[in-house]
Amino acid sequence: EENGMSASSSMSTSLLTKTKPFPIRGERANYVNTPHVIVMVGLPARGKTYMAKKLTRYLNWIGIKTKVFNLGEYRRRATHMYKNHNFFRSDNEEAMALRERCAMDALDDVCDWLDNSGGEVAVFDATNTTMHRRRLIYNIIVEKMEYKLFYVESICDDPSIIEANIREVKVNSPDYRGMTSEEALEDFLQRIEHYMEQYQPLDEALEDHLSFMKVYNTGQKVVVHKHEGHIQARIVYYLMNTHVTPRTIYLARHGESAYNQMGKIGGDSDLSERGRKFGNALAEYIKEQKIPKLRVWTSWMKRTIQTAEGIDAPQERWKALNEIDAGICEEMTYAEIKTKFPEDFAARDQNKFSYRYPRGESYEDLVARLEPVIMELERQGNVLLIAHQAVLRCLLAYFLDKPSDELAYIEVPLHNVIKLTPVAYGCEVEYISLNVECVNTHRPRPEVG
Ligand SMILES: O=c1[nH]cnc2c1c(-c1ccc(Cl)cc1)cn2-c1ccccc1
Ligand SMILES: O=P(O)(O)OC[C@H]1O[C@](O)(CO)[C@@H](O)[C@@H]1O
Repeated sequence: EENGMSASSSMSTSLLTKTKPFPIRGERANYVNTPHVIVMVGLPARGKTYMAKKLTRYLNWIGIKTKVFNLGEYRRRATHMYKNHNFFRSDNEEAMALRERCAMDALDDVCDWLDNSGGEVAVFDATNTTMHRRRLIYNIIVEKMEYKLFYVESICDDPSIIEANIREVKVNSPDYRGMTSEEALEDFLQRIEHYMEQYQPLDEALEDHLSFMKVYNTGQKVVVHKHEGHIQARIVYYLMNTHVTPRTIYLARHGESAYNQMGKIGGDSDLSERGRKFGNALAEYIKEQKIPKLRVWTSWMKRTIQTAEGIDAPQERWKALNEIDAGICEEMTYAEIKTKFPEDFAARDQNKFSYRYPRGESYEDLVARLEPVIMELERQGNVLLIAHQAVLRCLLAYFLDKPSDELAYIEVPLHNVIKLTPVAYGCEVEYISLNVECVNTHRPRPEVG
């Protein structure tokens, strides 16, 4: 989106004059996590925004406050002068100056967010395809601000993947309002040509001082250079496990259980008669869907295994998919908990995400327990996952990018199939009721007293 690097790098004043109050240069206070900046590199239509958004969704879900700064959005806010690809010619001096100012504004906002908004990881989503621009970023982010810097380059020369990307996420961009898809595709390919003239891929020899990873053709091959620390290692691992092959994820709770009917939480009870009926209806529904190479995952609890028994597909049991452990409140009704442990009952409603049952778990604990399940799901194809109310709330929060203060109240009704289809930068979601009677186990957020 830029390369607007004219000879005189006119840095915005706030960065030049910005002084760190303390600690003195060369030593960052080690009482807080050092902020990280992830900087994307790559020609247009190489999946940079896809990676930036998906990585940000994952890091926020595991509890690391992360935000994307997309340079295209800064440029669109700064000007409506975009008429066609000539805007991106490197000899278009007016446009180059504007693009450079946008890049400095974005980097200014990155530093402000990390220093003053509790941000932990910023993802700078732009082409950053020249060594000159990457050196400027290094001078600001590492030398001036003493943050950790990690470059992620996406390299892709498969024309079919490039065209799919443009058709899926570029032709409807605000830049192409009023153009047909074919005109937009043609213009975008010209735009890429202008970038190619200046493109300098990350170079292990000339940029040996940088930490970076190079991803080839949507992750077929990955080269990692000097990545350092825990966050960069998680990022490398996550991006190596993700793929763009189309597939469907089906989520469902177990059928209604005896304890559901009694209003009791936890335990390991059998399905009720209606719960068994749902299991049969689910087997029927899955058969009708004719899902290629389907795999079925359940927890270790009887009610999920019994729900899956009629489904003709390979099955895996995951202890990590067991329902939230209610500790001393296991096998009680909410009324009993309110009577016997009134302080705990009140405390839970104050902050349902972080509240941990005595000798039990919180939703925050559950997210940590479910991270390996998400990582394996990212590697898989078509999966039907049969689990529990709290567990599915956590998984849905990941796929639908829900914040932690909403997570513990997401509706996950019994006797429904939730169909997730990854598209472009997110997930389509469909709730399908199989029309089998059941109790409602959802306790809504209490009115603020
Ligand atoms: O490497 C690409 N080249 C062109 N396009 C791409 C990619 C990737 C991608 C890149 C790295 C990884 Cl680890 C996974 C996917 C995703 N996409 C994409 C395709 C369609 C729509 C939106 C994004
Ligand atoms: O967090 P909430 O709303 O209590 O829901 C989680 C509860 O839902 C159930 O799966 C069914 O009631 C319980 O086993 C579990 O404790």
